[in-house]
Amino acid sequence: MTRILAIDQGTTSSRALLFDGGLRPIAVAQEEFPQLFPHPGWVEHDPEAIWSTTLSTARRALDGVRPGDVAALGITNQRETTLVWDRATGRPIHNAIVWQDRRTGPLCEDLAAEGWAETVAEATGLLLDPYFSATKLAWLLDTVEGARDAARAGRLLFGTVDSFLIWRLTEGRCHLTDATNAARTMLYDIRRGVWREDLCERLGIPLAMLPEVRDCAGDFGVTTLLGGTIPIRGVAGDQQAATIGQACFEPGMMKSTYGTGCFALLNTGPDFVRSTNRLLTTIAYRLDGRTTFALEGSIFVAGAVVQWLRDGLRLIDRAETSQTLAEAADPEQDVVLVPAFTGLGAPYWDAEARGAIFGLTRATGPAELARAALESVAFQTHDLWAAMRRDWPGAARTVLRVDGGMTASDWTMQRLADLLGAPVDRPVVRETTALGAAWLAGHAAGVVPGPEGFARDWSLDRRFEPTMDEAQRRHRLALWDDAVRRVLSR
Ligand SMILES: Nc1ncnc2c1ncn2[C@@H]1O[C@H](COP(=O)(O)OP(=O)(O)O)[C@@H](O)[C@H]1O
Ligand SMILES: O=P(O)(O)OC[C@H](O)CO
Repeated sequence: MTRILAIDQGTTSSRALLFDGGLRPIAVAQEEFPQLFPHPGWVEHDPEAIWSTTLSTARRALDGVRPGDVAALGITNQRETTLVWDRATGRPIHNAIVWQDRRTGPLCEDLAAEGWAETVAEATGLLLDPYFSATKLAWLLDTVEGARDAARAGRLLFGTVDSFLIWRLTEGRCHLTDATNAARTMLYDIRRGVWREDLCERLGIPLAMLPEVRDCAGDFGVTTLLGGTIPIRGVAGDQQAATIGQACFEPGMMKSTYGTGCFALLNTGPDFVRSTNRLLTTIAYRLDGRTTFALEGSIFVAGAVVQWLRDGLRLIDRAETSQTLAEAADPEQDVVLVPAFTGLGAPYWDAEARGAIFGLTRATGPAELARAALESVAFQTHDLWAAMRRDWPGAARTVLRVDGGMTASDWTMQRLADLLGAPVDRPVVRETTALGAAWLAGHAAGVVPGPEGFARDWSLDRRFEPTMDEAQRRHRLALWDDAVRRVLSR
């Protein structure tokens, strides 16, 4: 009986899913772990919490399974989050600095003033921003006592979460990462497939502390910590794994994942497309040495706006209720909410923007606020979609595939199709992140169909067709554009 284990180490929880040979999920375990906020704008994780929740969820998902049945393990992970550990002891020198952490803003400004933005964009496809690992790693080396010297002496190793987990799972035998995670460090030349020496030199990062970069499906060592000997055969950052899990293997295919935030990736095939609309260029996946690129747009607040309705405003007691309220909203009221709680992501990248609600009248109530909250997610996706179409004509024929917790809301998915003026497809298996990691591992182990077969097996739960008339669509998009213009800080 073939089984494939997927570890999905996310920002707020670690999950493990066991799949059968037909890539159907058969067991799942999940554990949350603490978010640490030592200063405003700083976000850290305890590496031991990342490790212990990963190990215990993996063991729980494997409960009752003979280790010999597990053909392969795939790892997918929160991206950019940065760890440095001691090569000899495996002990991290500091908490992990999480992707959301903004502490290296000043260093990014210095780099911009020195003219590095063009090199960063051209080589790494990214924007010069604290989001990515490079400046977080430099901060650790600058701040932790003795770290620079220890790094120079070859005693410290850097890794994103995948790399750290591989090191721990293989008990210090493998210091590896995959091309998609490397692509998020801001140190990796995504076209040439090499670490960028000039950026490392500027930031004082010894090349020897960086992991070796492999294809997403390949040999990442073996672990004996899960009850038997299990080969690690697949690795990808979580948004890239979702792109794979959605079988977006053809240029022009696009997926959008709606969790706390939202991340949209558009497959651009072998083309490195340089965005003129502040989207990121990244590696979608690298298989058999061939790189497939993507354009990526990130929205910071998607499902989080529903959490805010529930925990902040206490308008609802469960996320599901947001839809019931939205359906009851007065269609005559043009209430628009811009959820710029922590600034706005792509394509605006305005860290100083803050949220606002427009169009309130005496008649506005919880229903109109709930509708505005859900609709804000659709409006933001429209902005990413429009930017992608401007950047790359191949996006014109795209049908959007969606996944993540918020896609349970039919109302939101319908509004999304309406505002895009294009169909939105929701798959049967919505655990696409873990599915992508499982497919990569199974592919390397030769126990699952190749990309074409896997794409054929992808099955639709529901297609949302646009039904809003064009005048209404234009009216609503104009309201949103006006609202965004009014919250931007510059
Ligand atoms: N029925 C629903 N309607 C609207 N939002 C929902 C619904 N169910 C879940 N959500 C939102 O989806 C998010 C959880 O999705 P998930 O994919 O588990 O996210 P993450 O991996 O970021 O924790 C939460 O922010 C929640 O508010
Ligand atoms: O862990 P998630 O699902 O919040 O995803 C985080 C992203 O990978 C950050 O870039």
